Amino acid sequence: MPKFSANLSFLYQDLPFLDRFVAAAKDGFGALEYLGPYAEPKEKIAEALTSSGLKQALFNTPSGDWAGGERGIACLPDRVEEFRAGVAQAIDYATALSCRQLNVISGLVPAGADFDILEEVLVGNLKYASVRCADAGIRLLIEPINLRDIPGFFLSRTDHAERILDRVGSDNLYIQYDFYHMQIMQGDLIPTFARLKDRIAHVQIADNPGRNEPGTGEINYPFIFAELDRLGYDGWVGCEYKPKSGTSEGLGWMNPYRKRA
Ligand SMILES: O=C(O)[C@@H](O)C(=O)CO
Ligand SMILES: [Mg+2]
Repeated sequence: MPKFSANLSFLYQDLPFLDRFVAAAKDGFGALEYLGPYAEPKEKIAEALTSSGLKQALFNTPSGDWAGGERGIACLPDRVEEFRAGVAQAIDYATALSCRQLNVISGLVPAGADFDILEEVLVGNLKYASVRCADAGIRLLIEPINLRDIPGFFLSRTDHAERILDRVGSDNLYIQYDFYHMQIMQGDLIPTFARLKDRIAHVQIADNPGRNEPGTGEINYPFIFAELDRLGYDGWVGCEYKPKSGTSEGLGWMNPYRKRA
């Protein structure tokens, strides 16, 4: 049976951030995730997490000026120091929240930049971060993201993610496989997942088009959930979608997967 994690950067947007924790627990999620916890002190987040009774599945390492349009800094040559300081901050938060996974957002390709140099920087940063995370008992992940939603994003395909993993050469670096992004970029969702399953530590879901709830578009999620079970995936399934009309109201798709008392 799939285990669902509520992505609080997408769900429960009508509630203040810390109130989303208990709302997710009431709706039957087992864990939560979000882009980053850094706007709040870690003690406050830990308290909200404890009150909710949920697990902290994952969050991203600091990803630059998100509101200003940045989408990660890990491939940017002039941001290496900032990236590495961010890894320390992320590990500090993750330790306080008993969170065992951190995701790295690669960044946008700056105009005129040399792609090989950016890849070199990303590989160096991931070598550094995967060791720091391993020391703290945390898995490090990278996520390919579709180029329609984020034009110019550095990492958009699984073959590129595989090459990065190979080049980093760490047994503590994994792929975050977001079915929505991969439907847009590649299709062939389950064969690709099956081939890469030992390198995938976290999956995320949303339907396409629209990035709304499962069942609102072209992706056959009942089939995908059955395949995740059949293939022995036992990680969290991150619900990273834009609810069409209210988070709780739109959770009907989850009913077949709720544990029966
Ligand atoms: O898919 C996404 O958008 C996220 O998983 C993320 O963390 C960065 O955009
Ligand atoms: Mg995602």
